[in-house]
Amino acid sequence: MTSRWTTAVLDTDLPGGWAVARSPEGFLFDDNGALFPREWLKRQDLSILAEHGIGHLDGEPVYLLELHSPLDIPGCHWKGLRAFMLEGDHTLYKVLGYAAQIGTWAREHRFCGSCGKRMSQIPLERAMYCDACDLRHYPRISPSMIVLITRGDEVLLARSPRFVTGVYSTLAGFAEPGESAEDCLVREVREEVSIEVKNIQYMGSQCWPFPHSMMLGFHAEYAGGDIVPQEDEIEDAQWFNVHDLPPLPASRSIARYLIDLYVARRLGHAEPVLPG
Ligand SMILES: NC(=O)c1ccc[n+]([C@@H]2O[C@H](COP(=O)([O-])OP(=O)(O)OC[C@H]3O[C@@H](n4cnc5c(N)ncnc54)[C@H](O)[C@@H]3O)[C@@H](O)[C@H]2O)c1
Ligand SMILES: [Mg+2]
Ligand SMILES: [Zn+2]
Repeated sequence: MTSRWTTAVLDTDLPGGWAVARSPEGFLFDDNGALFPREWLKRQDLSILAEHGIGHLDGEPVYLLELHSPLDIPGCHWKGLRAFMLEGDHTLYKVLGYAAQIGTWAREHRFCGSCGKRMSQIPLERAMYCDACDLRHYPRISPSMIVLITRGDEVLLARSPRFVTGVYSTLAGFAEPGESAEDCLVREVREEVSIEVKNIQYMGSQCWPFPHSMMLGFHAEYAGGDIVPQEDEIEDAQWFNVHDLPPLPASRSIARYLIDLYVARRLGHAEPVLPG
């Protein structure tokens, strides 16, 4: 199966194509979705911070207009990426997720982190360049591990104070310098619930553009210790029986996939597909 969406670095001097507009309030959309004819969109009175050619959707070029601020356009509204993830068409979410990461990177890499001078984008490469330092700055990706810990028919789920009321999820955390994904997993599990794990198994990965995580998904078995939730980070953590689960995270998250997969295997049901 060929993908409808492929990323590319396109020349912004060429006319035509589709465009998405992103401001601190999210993406612009109307009844037809979030893709607008680019020439029409550029004729609106937008405060454009930067323009990027980001790829092809069904063979048509797609551009991102990264804006300083949102603008009122009749019939149009602004909506955050998370809402597109929860409700929208999956391909559109992939386009917007990529656009969001490119927009964030471009916004946060206008000046060199080493000497402070203004940088310029390298033509046809996704990199900002500092002439004075001869330094290239590429889009930032933050590796994060996520793990479902199990003990027979039980799964360990926790909730952070940031979660929607009632929802429990798998444990997750950002990798630190010097760590392998497995080191990170063991440290995060110790920090967040104070238990030990064994038989760590890699299950798959997912881009999580909030704002730039690369989720590395694992399954691990309980090896010892009693749950002690980390103060401030973990509001509650419990063992839940696969027959009696609490409200779970969104179905497009790898957290949900890891839980659904284990439950499906345990109960002999059809296995879910890893969401992209
Ligand atoms: N897709 C999914 O299913 C899913 C599920 C759970 C978490 N996540 C994502 O995983 C990531 C990590 O989870 P977490 O929030 O529990 O992390 P965490 O347990 O490491 O704790 C978050 C803390 O890490 C620090 N931090 C923030 N950004 C960082 C970075 N880039 N590198 C290192 N440290 C950083 C901050 O102090 C922040 O408060 C987040 O982006 C979260 O949204 C995704
Ligand atoms: Mg965490
Ligand atoms: Zn520099």
